Amino acid sequence: MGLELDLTNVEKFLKIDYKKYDKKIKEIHQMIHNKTGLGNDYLGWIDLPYHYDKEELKRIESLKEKNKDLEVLVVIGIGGSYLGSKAGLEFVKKPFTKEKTEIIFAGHQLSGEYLYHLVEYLKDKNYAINVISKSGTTTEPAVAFRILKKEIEEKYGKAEAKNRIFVTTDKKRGALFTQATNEGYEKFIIPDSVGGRYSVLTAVGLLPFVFAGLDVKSMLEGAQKAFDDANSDDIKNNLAYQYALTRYLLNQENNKKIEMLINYEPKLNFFSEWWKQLFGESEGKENKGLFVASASFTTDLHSLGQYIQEGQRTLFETVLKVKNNDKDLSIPKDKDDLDELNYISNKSLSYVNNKALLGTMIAHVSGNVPNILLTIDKLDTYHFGYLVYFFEIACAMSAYLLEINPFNQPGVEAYKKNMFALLGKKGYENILK
Ligand SMILES: O=P(O)(O)OC[C@H]1O[C@H](O)[C@H](O)[C@@H](O)[C@@H]1O
Repeated sequence: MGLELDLTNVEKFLKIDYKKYDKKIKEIHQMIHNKTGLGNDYLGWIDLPYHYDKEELKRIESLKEKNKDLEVLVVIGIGGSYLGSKAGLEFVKKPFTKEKTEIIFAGHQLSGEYLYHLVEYLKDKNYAINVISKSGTTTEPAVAFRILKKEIEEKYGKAEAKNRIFVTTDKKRGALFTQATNEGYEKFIIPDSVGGRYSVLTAVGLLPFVFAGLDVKSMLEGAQKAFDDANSDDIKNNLAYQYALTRYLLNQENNKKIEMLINYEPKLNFFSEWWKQLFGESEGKENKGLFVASASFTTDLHSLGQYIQEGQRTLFETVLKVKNNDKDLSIPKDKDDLDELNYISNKSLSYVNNKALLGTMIAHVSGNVPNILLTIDKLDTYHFGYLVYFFEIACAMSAYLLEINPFNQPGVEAYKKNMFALLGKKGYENILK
């Protein structure tokens, strides 16, 4: 129970010679596990599947128990403090069903319209806030927290509001850490050695998951299995490294510039958003790295499909296929058959969706778009945990193949500085001159 990798539709375009890269892969494997490569201070996520903070998870579970009647948990965060938990919830949540505790996200943009309506929505709800920021200084979540803190204090009074604000941040520094300490909010930790986009298996993801009632144990088991599967330094036995090397070679030898992560299940849309941050921030530096994009099929076949088939030949696809659906429907027979669907009557939608996947792959490959095929069994917490770790380790390998630091994101500061200058923040007066 893990993942399958099929490279047949890449090998038509590229010779993948594992032997040639064997030594390099082994070296990087050692670099990752011995924490000796670039950005090595940020390799704490490597051991999280087995060495997550067990005491803290218990504390989260008892906090949930104390707050079991909450109608809403507002999770404030952006980037790595947002996308992982959003992705996990969407991955397993049944569409159109209301959870006992609804998880609503805020602080992931600066829209006043969004926040206004959230404030209105919360007025008659029994709610709490989980504010997440590793640095504690990111503008978007800080703005949202300032507004929602005022609201929650007005609604419940300052003393009770304290019991309803949970803070996930650095262990000993940062504005949010200081505020949480001064106010006496319950604190959860993002370890120093775990960067935002690698933090799903810390309290960053675990708190929202537990409050949403997700099976966190099975998620961690999935991540453990991915850890075990990726523990070999021999690329022939390591699918994560095979995936990493393949995308590296498609870039270096086949001149591909764009990797599109493709799904056929809307539940995977936010997983793609998480994946884009992981690879985009890890690899997009020093004028290197693939541009990562995503699409949801068959929806986007009716919009982007034309480009993929016949536009510039600079992209390849990584298709994430789900083998088994939890629920399904069959197409009914119709006596008039005006829509001419009787030829597939009694067939399940999964059957049709899979034929769409196959037909699309054949078409795109014939249009010179290499396709990597990744298959998982189903959309459950176990496979979410598995995929998170699989892509994290693949991303580290992939970035080290490019000889860049996978764990920093210096370029993200550029827009922030300009925004601060335009807002008139002290110390930024000369930025735009
Ligand atoms: O958790 P925080 O410190 O608030 O950071 C949230 C996010 O914003 C930053 O600007 C970085 O680009 C991301 O890597 C990070 O995940």
